[in-house]
Amino acid sequence: MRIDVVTIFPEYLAPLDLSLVGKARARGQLDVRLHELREFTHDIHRTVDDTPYGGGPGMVMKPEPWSEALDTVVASGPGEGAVPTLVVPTPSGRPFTQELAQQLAAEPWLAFAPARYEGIDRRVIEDAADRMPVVEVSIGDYVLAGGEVAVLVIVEAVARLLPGVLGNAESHQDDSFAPGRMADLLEGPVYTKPADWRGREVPEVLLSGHHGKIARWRREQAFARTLAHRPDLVARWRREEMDKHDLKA
Ligand SMILES: NC(=S)c1ccno1
Repeated sequence: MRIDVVTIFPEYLAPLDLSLVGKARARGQLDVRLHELREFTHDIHRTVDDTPYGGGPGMVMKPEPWSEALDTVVASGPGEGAVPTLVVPTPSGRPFTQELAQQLAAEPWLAFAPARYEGIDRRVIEDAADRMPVVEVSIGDYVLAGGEVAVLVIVEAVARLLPGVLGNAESHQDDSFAPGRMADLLEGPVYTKPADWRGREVPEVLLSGHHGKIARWRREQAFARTLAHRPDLVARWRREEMDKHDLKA
């Protein structure tokens, strides 16, 4: 997978050199390219923002530098009409979920447009959507100073799903929200040695070696945790089960 990020703060993306993503880059599984937005300005002050039409607080990111930057990204691609999926982190985007992470992990090329200030001139997104898929994504119902942190979150969540990035021992199949048997379930508690720590013992079933009982215990724990922390997911699952069996509420 190739990942391009256009940003006024490339240093914010330094963590992409570390840990799981850093190792994937070193192994050639990820090709991450950063582009400094100010390189696409042409005034002495390297201006990337201006006051909003219609008034209001803050500044809006100008369309020209963004369009030049995105044009450069696309032009540097493999050609033959290949374009990236443009991911725009924004509080007004669709929720970023494990399912969306799986969808993005299936793409060969992602480009990220993290905004600063009050956001990017809307025409940049509209112009991009004429040439490539655009996904506006929110990592949560809160506002950050800029989208770079969201890029780190999304890239890590996507990168760990790429084949070969996680070792077998770190399989993502039992992650919270992972498609299949963990869909809509939160992960339950985990334990490691010592079996007795500060008088707190590991649940006996985990020491039993009985895989069937262990799997059932883990699902019960996941369900209990989901019920406690995300009753909305349990309600959705119940509705889907009832619809499946055409049961009336
Ligand atoms: N919640 C998200 S994705 C965001 C981006 C910028 N500020 O908040």
